[in-house]
Amino acid sequence: MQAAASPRTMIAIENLDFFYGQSQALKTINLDFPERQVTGMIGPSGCGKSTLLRVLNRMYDLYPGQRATGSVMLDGENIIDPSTDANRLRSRVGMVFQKPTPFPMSIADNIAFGVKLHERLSRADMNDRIEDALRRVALWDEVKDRLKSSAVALSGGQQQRLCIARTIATRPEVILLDEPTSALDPISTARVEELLDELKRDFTIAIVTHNLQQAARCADQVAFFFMGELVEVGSAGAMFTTPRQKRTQDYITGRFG
Ligand SMILES: Nc1ncnc2c1ncn2[C@@H]1O[C@H](COP(=O)(O)OP(=O)(O)OP(=O)(O)O)[C@@H](O)[C@H]1O
Repeated sequence: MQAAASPRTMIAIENLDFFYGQSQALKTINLDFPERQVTGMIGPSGCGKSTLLRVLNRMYDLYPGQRATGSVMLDGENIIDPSTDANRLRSRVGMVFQKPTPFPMSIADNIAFGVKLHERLSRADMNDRIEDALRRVALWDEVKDRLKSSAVALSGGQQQRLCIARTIATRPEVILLDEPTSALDPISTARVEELLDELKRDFTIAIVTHNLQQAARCADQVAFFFMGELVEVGSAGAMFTTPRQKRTQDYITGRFG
């Protein structure tokens, strides 16, 4: 029997440093994100997890004084190089935030909004795109009769699934999720976790979570950060049973964090 081929690297980070003004938040990070796998990023508060997500879609660009050095290669292009078009990058690397943030508009328009920024679709094609995105997050049956109603009237869990639908509707290659279930109840959390399993068939996923069980359940590989450094990266199974570093062991056994 042949061994399964290892997945292609979707994003390769090499020697990444990140600064907020004079303060260094990420130190010499080297990390690969395998294509169509879930990478879980864990570590105590302030260790740089969200900062790394903000590098991956160059969101820091919008804030003066914040800068990244090193390389973050996506399909042969260094995305932190100023010559890389940030708008195009953000259509390839979508982001879902901790708090559900639907736009104050209808459910359908929440999805159409981002699509219109990048593509011109006929009305029929746009309707298909909206339906497809809502089906993929298992929200279609719940909202199909009220697509023109305000998205802010949805429950928190539904809002977060809508935000994921909004992100996938623009057909990115990578989806970044920053603690996407921390504001959700256990049932909504379970639905989002199931969804990640579906979505990784088509997308490369990076998720920041404080919930170690969630990382163990959802992630293929887990990266442990501490004080701006990547301490250890490995398969979820190995990381939670046989961590190589003492700091990882201390963190996952609850000795700090
Ligand atoms: N806008 C900012 N200006 C200055 N320093 C910042 C800014 N945002 C974050 N930092 C600092 O960068 C470091 C990393 O923060 P970051 O938010 O990436 O950590 P985190 O691991 O995501 O934390 P948490 O789990 O609490 O969300 C921290 O020391 C933080 O204080």
